[in-house]
Amino acid sequence: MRAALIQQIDQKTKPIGALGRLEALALQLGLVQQTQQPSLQQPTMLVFAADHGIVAEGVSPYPQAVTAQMVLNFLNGGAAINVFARQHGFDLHVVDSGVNAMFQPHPMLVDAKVGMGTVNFRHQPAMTAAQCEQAITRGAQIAREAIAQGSNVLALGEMGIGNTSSASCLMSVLCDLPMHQCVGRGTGLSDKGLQHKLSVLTSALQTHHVSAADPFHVLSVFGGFEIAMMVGALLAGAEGRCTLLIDGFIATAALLVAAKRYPQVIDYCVFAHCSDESGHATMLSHLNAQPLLHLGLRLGEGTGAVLAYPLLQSAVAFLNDMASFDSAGVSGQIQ
Ligand SMILES: O=C(O)c1ccc[n+]([C@@H]2O[C@H](COP(=O)([O-])O)[C@@H](O)[C@H]2O)c1
Ligand SMILES: Cc1cc2nc[nH]c2cc1C
Repeated sequence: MRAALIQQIDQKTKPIGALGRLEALALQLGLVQQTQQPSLQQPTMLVFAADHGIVAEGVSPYPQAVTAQMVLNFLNGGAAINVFARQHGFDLHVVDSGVNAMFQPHPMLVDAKVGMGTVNFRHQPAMTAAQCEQAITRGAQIAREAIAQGSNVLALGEMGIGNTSSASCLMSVLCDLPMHQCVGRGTGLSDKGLQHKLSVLTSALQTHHVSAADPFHVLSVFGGFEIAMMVGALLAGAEGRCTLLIDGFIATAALLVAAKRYPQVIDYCVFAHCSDESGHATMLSHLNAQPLLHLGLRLGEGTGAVLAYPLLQSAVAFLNDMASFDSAGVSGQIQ
C-alpha cells in the first residue's frame, strides 16, 4: 500500500514532492485507511473534562470552578471549540470524566464521571488503579461509539483547571526529562507562579515511586481522569483505524502514555499544532512528531485539532481528484 500510494502521489501533475507536508499527510491517511481512495467521514470532537486535586497547591491562576463553568459554556455552544467545530462540520461531544459538579442531562453531554475530581497528587496518588482502569475503559468505549456512528476521524480535546500540572509530570517521567523542561505557564501563570508550580511539581515527583516502564501506573499517580479517558480513546481509535487528531500539551501527554504501552498508536496520529505551552515542542520531538500548525495557541478544548482539519481535507482531495501526468497529458520529469 505504501509503494502504491507513493507512486500515486508522484504521478500527480506537479513536480515530485512539490506538495510538501500535504504529501506525507495523504500517504498517512491512505495507510491508516489502507486504501488509495481515503475519505474523511463524520469528524468527531470528544472534549474530556475533569477536575484536579493538585489545584489546592496554587498551580493554576484560575479557580477550579472554571472547569464546570466551561462545561456549561460548551453545552450552551459558546466556547471556542463550539465555534470551530461548527465551522468545520465536527460532531461535538462533551464528556464529564470527573468534574467536581453535577450536570443535568444534555444531548451533547456524556456522563462518564469517575469521581468528583482527582486527589491532590502532591502527597498521594491522584487516583486508584481501579479508577485509572475505569477511565481508560470508558474512554475506549466512547471512541468506539463514535466509530459506530460512522466517524473515521477522531479529535480529542480536554478541559480541566490544573491539568497542565498532570501533563508536565507525565512528560517528566515518560520522556525522562527534568521538571524545569516540562513545566509551563498553563493558563497564564506569572514568573512567580511558574516558580511555585515548578517547586510543587518537583516535590510531587520526588514523593512517588514511578517508572516509565509502567506508564498506566504513572498515569494513575499524576492523573487526571480526562487524560486517562483520552488514553483509552486514542487506543480504541487506532484499533478502529481512525485518524486521530492530536491537540495541545495535555492531549499529547495522553498520547505519551498510550504510545509508551502501544507505540503503533503513533502511526494513526496527526499532530495538529505546536502549543505555546513551553514543553510541548520538546514533547512533540520526543515523539518524532511534526506538528502541522504553529499558531501560538494555548487554549486546549481541542481547538488546534479542529483548526488543522482543512489540511486533511486538502490532502484527501488532491490524492483523489488531482489529474496524473498520464490522464492530463502533461510531460513528466526528463532528468
Ligand atoms: O492545549 C494546550 O496546549 C494548553 C496549554 C495551556 C492550557 N490549556 C488549558 O488550560 C487548562 C489548564 O491550565 P492550568 O493552568 O489550569 O493547568 C486546561 O483547561 C487546558 O485545556 C491547554
Ligand atoms: C476561561 C478558560 C477556558 C478554557 N478552555 C480550556 N481551558 C480553559 C481555561 C480557562 C480559564
